[in-house]
Amino acid sequence: MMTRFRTSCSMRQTQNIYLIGPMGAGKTTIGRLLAKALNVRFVDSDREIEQRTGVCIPMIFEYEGEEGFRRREAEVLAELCCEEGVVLATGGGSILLPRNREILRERGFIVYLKCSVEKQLERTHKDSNRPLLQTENPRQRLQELLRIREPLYRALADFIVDTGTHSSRSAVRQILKAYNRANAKS
Ligand SMILES: Nc1ncnc2c1ncn2[C@@H]1O[C@H](COP(=O)(O)OP(=O)(O)OP(=O)(O)O)[C@@H](O)[C@H]1O
Ligand SMILES: O=C(O)C1=C[C@@H](O)[C@@H](O)[C@H](O)C1
Ligand SMILES: [Mg+2]
Repeated sequence: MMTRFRTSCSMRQTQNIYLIGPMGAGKTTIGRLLAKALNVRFVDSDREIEQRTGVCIPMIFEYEGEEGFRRREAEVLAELCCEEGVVLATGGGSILLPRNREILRERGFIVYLKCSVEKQLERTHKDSNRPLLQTENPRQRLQELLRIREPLYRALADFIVDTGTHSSRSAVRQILKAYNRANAKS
């Protein structure tokens, strides 16, 4: 059965959970656990883009630039947000385009997975699959990205969890509580 709750401007589906947040915050890791706990499908927009194109994200950045990647990301997000009853891990920069923010806001319960730059560095330094971090100073890059994106993540979020201070399992428990509270109010 579809569960909804009314907001000041529109009807929202709370069946979907959308995870937003920066690289290494744990969207993929926590998303998988959440989907398992809820017995629903888990989708990851980064993986979906890779499957559809048949190439990895760094290669898309190399051939089409960040602009090309954002275009693909917007297309995939629009499609994935038509699905009902999913946990979706979004890409770290997916909240940059106003249209993406609108779609996310309309169609799901949004959780911002927050994390310090130190933790992000710890969790991402061995992985070369994040093109924006292939720079001489990844710390500075992460700080710059967070400065621009943090207000967007916050403004969009129905719920915020710090994954630097909570284990992934504890984060899942908190998200489930908040999600159930939101659904109970509807
Ligand atoms: N409390 C925690 N919550 C989530 N992940 C954690 C936690 N502690 C350590 N990790 C580890 O941090 C990494 C998080 O990376 P993950 O790929 O899930 O992040 P992401 O938000 O999906 O990043 P990206 O935007 O680059 O896809 C994983 O290796 C995970 O095991
Ligand atoms: O923060 C970002 O802009 C990105 C995060 C990843 O999830 C990927 O979507 C890609 O590497 C870009
Ligand atoms: Mg991920």
